[in-house]
Amino acid sequence: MANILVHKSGPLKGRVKISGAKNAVLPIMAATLLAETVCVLEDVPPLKDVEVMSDVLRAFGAEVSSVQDGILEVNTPKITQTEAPFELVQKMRASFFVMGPLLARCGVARIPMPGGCAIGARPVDLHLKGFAALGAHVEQGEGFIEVRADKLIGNSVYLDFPSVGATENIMMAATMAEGTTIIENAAEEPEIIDLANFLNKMGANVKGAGTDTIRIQGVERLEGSRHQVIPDRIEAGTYMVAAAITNGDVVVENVVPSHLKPIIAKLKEAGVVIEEEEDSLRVIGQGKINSVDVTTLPYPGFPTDMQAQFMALMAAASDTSVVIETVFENRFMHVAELNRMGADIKIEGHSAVVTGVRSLRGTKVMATDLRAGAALILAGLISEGTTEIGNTYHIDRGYVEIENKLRQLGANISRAEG
Ligand SMILES: CC(=O)N[C@H]1[C@@H](OP(=O)(O)OP(=O)(O)OC[C@H]2O[C@@H](n3ccc(=O)[nH]c3=O)[C@H](O)[C@@H]2O)O[C@H](CO)[C@@H](O)[C@@H]1O
Ligand SMILES: C=C(OP(=O)(O)O)C(=O)O
Repeated sequence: MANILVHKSGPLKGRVKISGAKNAVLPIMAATLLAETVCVLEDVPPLKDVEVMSDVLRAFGAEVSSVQDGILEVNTPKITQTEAPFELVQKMRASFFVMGPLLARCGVARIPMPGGCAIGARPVDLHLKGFAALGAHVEQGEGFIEVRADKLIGNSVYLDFPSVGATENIMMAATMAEGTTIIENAAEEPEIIDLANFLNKMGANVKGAGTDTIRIQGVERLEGSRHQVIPDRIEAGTYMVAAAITNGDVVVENVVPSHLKPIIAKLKEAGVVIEEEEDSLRVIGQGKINSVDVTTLPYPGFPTDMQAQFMALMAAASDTSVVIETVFENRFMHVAELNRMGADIKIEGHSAVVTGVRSLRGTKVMATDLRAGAALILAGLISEGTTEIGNTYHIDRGYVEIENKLRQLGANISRAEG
């Protein structure tokens, strides 16, 4: 497995183009199973997770192209089986998104229990609560979950927590249910709106996505459709922090600035200058980073998927800040690695107290999850010497050509066999 080597780099400068959003394309790919005709997706990021989801869809009988120039085609005239292979589900939790579409189209789905991961246990009880409310019989066996229904009937579903995945899965299941489904305390993330837009183009009737109440009026059938995936707000935020932490001047292109409000707000509080254009952001470091507290929350709060990267920034800030993680119970695995690089971070329950240090030093570290890996790259950009990051497959799940994009901005980064 090739490790990523990051050497201390000067201020990053130039322009970087953001790819389509991983967290939008994965549920949208699952949703293609709802139609018997061809779906064409544009701006699909050529990521490992997209490859895995393509294999998952193929396992059910879909013909899936490879991603070329951002285009991915999926055609599923017939679902040939309704049981997901364990090897694939084990690789990627988002495979669980196929449960809603399979239930809607075939009335049955059997998926191996998606495991937890480094950031938390990540149960799926809310997804199942939604399927049950629509009339599905849910059986949890040893290591698998099976849902079955002769007919799905619209109902009200209140989510105890605005889970992104549960909102998406229930929304997809409800598209062809009889009558109206109302999801209350729904997640409001931009990726939910993107999925709803895609479903509506397929002929669904979904209203209210982006608010806490989503109404889905069931329809007879859905057709294949064409859709352009939204830009990845987390990839964008990561490059914004790269500009800020190196005291650089970077234009981050292909973004929806309104999706980045909490990230823009926190970076501005940290003293970074940000100039907003319609679909780009210029991020200009000011030499000093102010310490600012941050609490992760469901959208429109500060995204948990940016917590590790923001913590890397705070590790080099002027004073002390508190980073509170409220979405996942165990998303501080990067703290130990950042501390190995000379950071001063103490964990107290769900909070991390980050005291900025004058300098960090490169050493061997491990990416424990996708965003932890990104945080280590960011820290590596300002660390003395070389930072060697292992377990880089986590990073490749969610960042398109991260070394190339950073190198084009002037970063000194490469891959080497570890
Ligand atoms: C592929 C994808 O889109 N992944 C994103 C999605 O993950 P994902 O959809 O898994 O995240 P959720 O919003 O569902 O999870 C948030 C919290 O709810 C809990 N929970 C969730 C479902 C459930 O049935 N029961 C339950 O207790 C989880 O354990 C977690 O503590 O949203 C997260 C929160 O913004 C992001 O970090 C992930 O990058
Ligand atoms: C946690 C993440 O993704 P996933 O839900 O796919 O694990 C992420 O994108 O940071």
